[in-house]
Amino acid sequence: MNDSFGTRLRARLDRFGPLCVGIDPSPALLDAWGLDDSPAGLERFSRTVVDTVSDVAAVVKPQSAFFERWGSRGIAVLERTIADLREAGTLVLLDAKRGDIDSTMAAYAEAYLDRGSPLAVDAVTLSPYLGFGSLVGAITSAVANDAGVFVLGRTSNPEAAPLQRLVAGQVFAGVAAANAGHAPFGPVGVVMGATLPELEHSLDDLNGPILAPGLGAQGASPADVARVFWPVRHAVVPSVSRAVLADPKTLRARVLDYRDECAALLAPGFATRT
Ligand SMILES: O=C(O)c1cc(=O)[nH]c(=O)n1[C@@H]1O[C@H](COP(=O)(O)O)[C@@H](O)[C@H]1O
Repeated sequence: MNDSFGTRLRARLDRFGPLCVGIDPSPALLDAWGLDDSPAGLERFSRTVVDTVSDVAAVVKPQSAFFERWGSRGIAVLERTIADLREAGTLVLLDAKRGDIDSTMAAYAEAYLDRGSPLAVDAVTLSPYLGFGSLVGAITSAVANDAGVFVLGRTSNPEAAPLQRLVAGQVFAGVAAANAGHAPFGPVGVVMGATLPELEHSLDDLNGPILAPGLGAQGASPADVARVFWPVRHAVVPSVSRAVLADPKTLRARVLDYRDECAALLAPGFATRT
């Protein structure tokens, strides 16, 4: 039997420290790297990130939108990027934020979670705004494929607060129920912005990982994450994209700096390595 997503994630966090690095090949970053805004530029960018960070980051998170911009040629680059990441042995979390009615969700689950799919990843981000129940089939599929999902809880963008405050409690209750009985983590994580000023809900019973994007470019620091997520620090995975991706020459050093700072604050037992 294969290890569950939760077991693999725990092992990567314990070995490499708590950090997720995004692959966000935006037009601005391609330009900053001196690359064309083209599928070839995307590929060069993505391959450089894979080669530079796979052996130091617990999780790598390609942002699907930047590949989708290029239609089938961009998706082909995403496929190869996922294959490269898997070959390098890192955990791949695809940021696609999918959510739909049950029959359509089944197709998304097949695309991203079914082991045989060309876009199969270790985990994918999902949106709960068609109801937590609409995600149940995808969660079942994740478990069957030893994969995971991360459901949006309270995202990092300030304009999300009025809407998400109304439903976040339902999302956390659904996630906790789906994760009950699993160890060390269940298959369902939540996304909580690193920029949040405070945790408005207790996440003590979640039994799942917490992805916290928003370090750097969106204004959050590792110290902010430690302060806000202190009660669940063992489960939090801060995520950073632009702040480390700004320059390929400093990419690895910036990842190591963020990783070691997050580890020192959130997982003091972690021995930093280079
Ligand atoms: O699901 C995500 O990863 C996500 C959730 C969230 O609440 N906020 C957020 O910024 N993200 C993603 O995380 C990345 C953040 O990028 P930086 O702001 O450059 O670090 C982008 O790819 C966002 O789409």
